[in-house]
Amino acid sequence: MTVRFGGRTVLDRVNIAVQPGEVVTLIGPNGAGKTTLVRAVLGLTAPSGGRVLRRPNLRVGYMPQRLSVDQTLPLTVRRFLALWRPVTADQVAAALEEAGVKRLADSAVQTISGGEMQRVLLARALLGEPDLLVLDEPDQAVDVHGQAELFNRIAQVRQRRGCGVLLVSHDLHTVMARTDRVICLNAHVCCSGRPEDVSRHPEYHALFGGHARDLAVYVHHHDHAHAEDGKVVHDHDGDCCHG
Ligand SMILES: Nc1ncnc2c1ncn2[C@@H]1O[C@H](COP(=O)(O)OP(=O)(O)OP(=O)(O)O)[C@@H](O)[C@H]1O
Repeated sequence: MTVRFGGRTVLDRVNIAVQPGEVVTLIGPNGAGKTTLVRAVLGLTAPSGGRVLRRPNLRVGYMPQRLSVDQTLPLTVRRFLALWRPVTADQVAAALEEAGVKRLADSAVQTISGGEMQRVLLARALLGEPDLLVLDEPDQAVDVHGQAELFNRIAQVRQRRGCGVLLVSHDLHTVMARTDRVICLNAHVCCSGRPEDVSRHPEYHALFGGHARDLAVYVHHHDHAHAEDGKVVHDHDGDCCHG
């Protein structure tokens, strides 16, 4: 799939797949096209070239980076979760329990923390009984302990439901530990593979700075670079990382 905005190629012939029961994580620097790819998977952005193939009747649960809530509306978490689809009290309770925040059911959404809101948004995604769970930076508002807990939850959800999980993350350490497959995006797929196949590489460190420390990356020879407009330039002989 290719996505262009104006004359600029933001995604360049990206080809990825997520299988049932598989956790796939997209990593890449700011502006690499991660959210654009997620939006295309969700059907919110139309590809300029190529297409997104979904299994017939695929149910997709989406947990956005954030969701703004009217601060003036008195709204409990329980009522918030019933805004999008008809749900029973038991379904809401079960989804909150699965997301690890059952205790928040009667809290006002305006008063819960950013990390707690992420969990509520996870519960919201689970209420749709997803075959594919798409999580855009689920660890964004969460501290280190919370991140580990959140990724445990995601692993449990995957195991219990057998759904595929596609997530965007900047937390490379957690990603490497909790993901079946990592896809490193920089307009094109420049890195992909199982985390355990990954070994250290300077190009990877250059891409992610200090965060890449202690991460393993394997290397292939990369025959192109990218111009400002995202176009591939074929005279580059630098290495690229696959992981
Ligand atoms: N609707 C749009 N119109 C024009 N340009 C866009 C649009 N959406 C995204 N872009 C541009 O496409 C590029 C990729 O954006 P995207 O949000 O997909 O990156 P990202 O990898 O998710 O970044 P981040 O890590 O900062 O969230 C950016 O340069 C962005 O400005």
